Amino acid sequence: MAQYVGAIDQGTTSSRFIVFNKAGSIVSVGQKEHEQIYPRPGYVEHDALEIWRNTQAVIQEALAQKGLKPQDLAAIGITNQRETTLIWDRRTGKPLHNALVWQDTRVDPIVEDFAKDGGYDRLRDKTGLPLASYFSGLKLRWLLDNVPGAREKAASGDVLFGNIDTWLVWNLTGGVNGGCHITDVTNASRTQLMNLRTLDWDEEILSLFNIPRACLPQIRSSSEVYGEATDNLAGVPIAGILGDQQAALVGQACFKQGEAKNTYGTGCFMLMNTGETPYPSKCGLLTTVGYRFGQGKAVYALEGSIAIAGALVQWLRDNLGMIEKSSDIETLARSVEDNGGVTIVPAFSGLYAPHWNSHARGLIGGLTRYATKAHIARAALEATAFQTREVLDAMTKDTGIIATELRTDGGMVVNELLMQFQADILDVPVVRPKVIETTALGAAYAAGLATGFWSGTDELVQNWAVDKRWTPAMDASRRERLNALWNKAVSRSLDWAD
Ligand SMILES: Nc1ncnc2c1ncn2[C@@H]1O[C@H](COP(=O)(O)OP(=O)(O)O)[C@@H](O)[C@H]1O
Ligand SMILES: O=P(O)(O)OC[C@H](O)CO
Repeated sequence: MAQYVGAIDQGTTSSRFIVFNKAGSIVSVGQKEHEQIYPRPGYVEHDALEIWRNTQAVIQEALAQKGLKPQDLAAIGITNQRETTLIWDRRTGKPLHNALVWQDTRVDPIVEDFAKDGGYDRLRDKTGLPLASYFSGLKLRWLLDNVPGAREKAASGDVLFGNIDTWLVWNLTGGVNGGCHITDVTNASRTQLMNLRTLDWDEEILSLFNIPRACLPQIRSSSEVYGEATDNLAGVPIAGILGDQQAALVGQACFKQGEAKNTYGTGCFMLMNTGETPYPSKCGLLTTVGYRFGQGKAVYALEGSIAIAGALVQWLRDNLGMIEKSSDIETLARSVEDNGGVTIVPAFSGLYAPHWNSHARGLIGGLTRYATKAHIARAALEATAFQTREVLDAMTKDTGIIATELRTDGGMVVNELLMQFQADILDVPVVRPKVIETTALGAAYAAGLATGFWSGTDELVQNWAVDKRWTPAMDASRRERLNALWNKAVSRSLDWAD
């Protein structure tokens, strides 16, 4: 009998394939970064064919590491950067344009146009989302309007739309030879085209945005057997799909109402399980689908999305050449006692939750002749912690639930300076689990639940274990002083661009 479950984790910066055992521990990992393409200010693109090639390569790498064969895998799950938007030709399998990455702001003018009639929240009740360049619907409209011939072919079903999950499943299940054109409810809930209550594409929104239904994938649950993989996973059931932030919610075993996690990757995303009805936000959070297992009811979540977290560390590395590797930031930041008065607001794609200000732009404030690159490194890490505090404050206001601890995961949580500062600035303990690859784990759980590899969520809760806990150690007056400075810097960054 197969002893493992595999998960493809296709993130903003890299693709991974991780093999897990029944205890939810990692058996082997393949990982490969892909190119970030920035053709103009505000534009962020990925080459979807490179992503597919990397996905095949990392599957091979992880299997080879332990001499595994496809038959050793009971199922595979897929989790992905959400919202990133792609169209391709059903007959050739070729993308018609680079994928528009979730951070891409080129549709801002279209957002403004739609907001003129009814405001930014006109689709909130149906979709849980404000009008913003972040989501897929208007990105898809841009592609259909700007790629010659795309709209006509989309209307006849010859051009297909997908987020990265859909693209990977289509390729994995045969591509031009009859690949499945599907997505799951969590990814669909990020398009701004799905109605949160019917869990189907919303005809009114499709007609408002002028999107032909024929190019959209079928919406399925997050945990069921969708088909069998071909290629280097031939015969393995594909049985789980979750957007990466929802996958982390599942990987952190947040199955009870009120349980929450915060994932620190390229961006930073806090999700709280809010149960079986959509929970509206008055404080700038998103209402989204958390997961839906098989024919069970959908479970919803409140989400605080932060566009730039680890991406700021990458920017210091790649654009300023301040560090060689992302992990060097901790040593540099630790070489000084504090931020030396420097504050960074990384509003590179505007500011998401709770501000939703697309005209905000990044700034570095508080500079004096005293400031060094070490102070900037420290301020860069602190920016993630301050943004998380804004989101947690919004969660508390919206739900009345006061957090007793924050479960963390993602690539940045190896940074212990950040973890301590996070606990200090929240005045809430921060907990890191043994497995921080919770995104991949969540997708593996979804696939393993569908195929009976795991018996149910109780078994998954048993798998969760603490690695380390940080308790708040900052005095209240210092915390409030630092927060006031952060709020001042944010107010200066808002409405910067025309
Ligand atoms: N030691 C570190 N300290 C701070 N940030 C880090 C560290 N190691 C990695 N990162 C950041 O974490 C991010 C990668 O995390 P990951 O969860 O793999 O992201 P994603 O899924 O968005 O591709 C990168 O933006 C990188 O700069
Ligand atoms: O790939 P990540 O981890 O940066 O996550 C991206 C999010 O899904 C965007 O909504």
